[in-house]
Amino acid sequence: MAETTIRVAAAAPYDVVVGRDVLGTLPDLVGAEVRRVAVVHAPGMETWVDRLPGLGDREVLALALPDGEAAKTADVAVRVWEALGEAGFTRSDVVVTLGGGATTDMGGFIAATWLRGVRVVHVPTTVLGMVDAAVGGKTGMNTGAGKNLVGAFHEPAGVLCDLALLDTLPRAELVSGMAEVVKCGFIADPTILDLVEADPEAALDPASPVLRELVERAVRVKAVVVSADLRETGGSDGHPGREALNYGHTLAHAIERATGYTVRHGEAVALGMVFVAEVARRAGRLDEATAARHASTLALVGLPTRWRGAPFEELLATMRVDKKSRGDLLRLVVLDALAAPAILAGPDEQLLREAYDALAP
Ligand SMILES: NC(=O)c1ccc[n+]([C@@H]2O[C@H](COP(=O)([O-])OP(=O)(O)OC[C@H]3O[C@@H](n4cnc5c(N)ncnc54)[C@H](O)[C@@H]3O)[C@@H](O)[C@H]2O)c1
Ligand SMILES: O=C(O)C(=O)C[C@@H](O)[C@H](O)[C@H](O)COP(=O)(O)O
Ligand SMILES: [Zn+2]
Repeated sequence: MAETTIRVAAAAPYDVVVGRDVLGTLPDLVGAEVRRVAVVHAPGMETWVDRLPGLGDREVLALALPDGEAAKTADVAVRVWEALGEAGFTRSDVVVTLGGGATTDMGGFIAATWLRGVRVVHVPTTVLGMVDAAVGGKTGMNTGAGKNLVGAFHEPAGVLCDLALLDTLPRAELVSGMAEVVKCGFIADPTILDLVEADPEAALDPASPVLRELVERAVRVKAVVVSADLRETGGSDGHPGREALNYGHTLAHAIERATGYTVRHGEAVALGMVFVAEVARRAGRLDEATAARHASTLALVGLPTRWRGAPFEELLATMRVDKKSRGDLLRLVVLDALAAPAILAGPDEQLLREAYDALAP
């Protein structure tokens, strides 16, 4: 099947290409005249770097990151900056990222900060990276205070989502990525929910046309939302703009921090969506059936929907330093209905506690 191209309307518009074996345009995206390329990649992908098309006649600097969230630290950033310095990496050179969302986040951050910004092309290798992390220009890393608290907006020159790269992805990672896909279903495209519910196994099969359609639909949701609000400055007509993509993330990031990042991002987002749907239901904003659909749909693909791994007070303290907060005002993305995201500012603390209690197994 031919590849699908989805445009993101950034200041310099770029394309997200989805399909099998779609890496052929990598040399064009890097630029024919570019002589030096740093491939920032997830560990164990050295042979994949060698097989990237069109880099053979260039100087390739392969930089392996630690795995998962261990890649997103200040120490790692310093190590990569030093390596670029030693290689004499200049503004006419290009970063290519190859890996999951942790790699595209950190590789993107390196590209955003080295020499105040060099060109970057993302080649995501997880579902989550393809539908979310590699698209939209958010880059960053974690600090002791929390998740993604340091970062920069830095749009890629292009994103190549080669579904063939998912053939080796462990099932738990396919499942985790499905959380961000389902998120797009709830905030914007309910057909995604229908597809997942109709055939959850196909949704997790990289060779299936269902997974391909889900990836394309989720990328379209993300492309439309970020194109309208690139820097998360706000939406219009009551739509929260880019903050809508943070649905479920306020509690998710607190869970990730509280567990030392042993809960996968997608798993935490699943729990965060179940929690915030219950918040909206208790606040009288979301109907019972749509709220209940969160846990039922997420469970169909094997995502967690019950959790009690940390005290509420600890999670609340972390939620308060979420990027959506304004001063002392905690702000959550909620749904008023399917595909109708909104902001709930200053939620009642007791209501949050009760919704968290309802998350317990
Ligand atoms: N910038 C954004 O807009 C944005 C959006 C969503 C998530 N994120 C970030 O993305 C990160 C999560 O990304 P993730 O779920 O891809 O996790 P990840 O990058 O940690 O990858 C998950 C695991 O899969 C392995 N892996 C990756 N590709 C593989 C492949 N093709 N075959 C076999 N193994 C493979 C990795 O080595 C890792 O162990 C989080 O840090 C999250 O905050 C960022
Ligand atoms: O792109 C966005 O905007 C998102 O919120 C997408 C999220 O899925 C993603 O996890 C993002 O990194 C969270 O952003 P943050 O600003 O809360 O760190
Ligand atoms: Zn996310």
